[in-house]
Amino acid sequence: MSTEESVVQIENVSMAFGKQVVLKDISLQIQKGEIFGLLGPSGAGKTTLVKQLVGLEIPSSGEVFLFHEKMPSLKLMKRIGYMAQSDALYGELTAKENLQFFGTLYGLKGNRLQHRMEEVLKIVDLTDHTKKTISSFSGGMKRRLSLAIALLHSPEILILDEPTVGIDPVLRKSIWQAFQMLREQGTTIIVTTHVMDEAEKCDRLGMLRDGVLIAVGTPEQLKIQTSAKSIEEAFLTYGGAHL
Ligand SMILES: Nc1ncnc2c1ncn2[C@@H]1O[C@H](COP(=O)(O)OP(=O)(O)OP(=O)(O)O)[C@@H](O)[C@H]1O
Repeated sequence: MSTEESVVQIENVSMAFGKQVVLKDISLQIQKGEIFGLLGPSGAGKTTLVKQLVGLEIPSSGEVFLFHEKMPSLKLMKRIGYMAQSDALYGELTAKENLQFFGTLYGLKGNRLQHRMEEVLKIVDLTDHTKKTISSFSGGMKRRLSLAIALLHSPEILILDEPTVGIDPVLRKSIWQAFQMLREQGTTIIVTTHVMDEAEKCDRLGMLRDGVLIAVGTPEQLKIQTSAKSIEEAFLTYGGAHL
């Protein structure tokens, strides 16, 4: 694969918390406009890896580059949309006020902010709930609003840590359709997941187990290489634990 189109480069990244090594010598390139899934059981290191992509954690060794710039880089923040595993929303504000607040942080204002708010609310199906305070939202609604905030400033790279946890299958399907549409527009999407049907929808997958990247490829390649019928079976064949 050409490195010209590569927008994420992870080079020999290792990470330890005290004596616990949670990422072991990970190297990976992610191309512009692909949906890249990070798949692995709980504790495999997915969140730690995506936090390094955003610049929230710094590797113990190795380097991470986004758009060929070493992370962490404040100036890249406007080009990145990040949705953390736990929602970072203001509970006493309404959904609309949360969007306005985060939109302003990203430099959006006036008609552009209004237009983007309407677009992202439609994607996550929250248009009718903008006046409610977050403290009255369900877990799934909070996830959806967090996703809307990550999308608000039309970032070139979207980094999503388990974006569809707590979201029902119908809405999950429509959110994945939105991801496909964004990808067609050139957005690169990196998503962590445990969900098999989501893994199948990714252009490529990286399988993580105990901090080791045990396999990388398209869902089809990973299944063919292991003669597996499913991604889960392929994961087990590569030496993964149960997802
Ligand atoms: N700040 C931290 N301090 C100490 N240990 C940490 C810290 N963050 C993560 N870990 C440890 O690193 C390991 C990997 O955690 P991580 O959250 O990256 O896994 P994950 O694959 O995202 O899991 P899950 O799917 O449950 O979110 C775990 O053993 C976790 O306890």
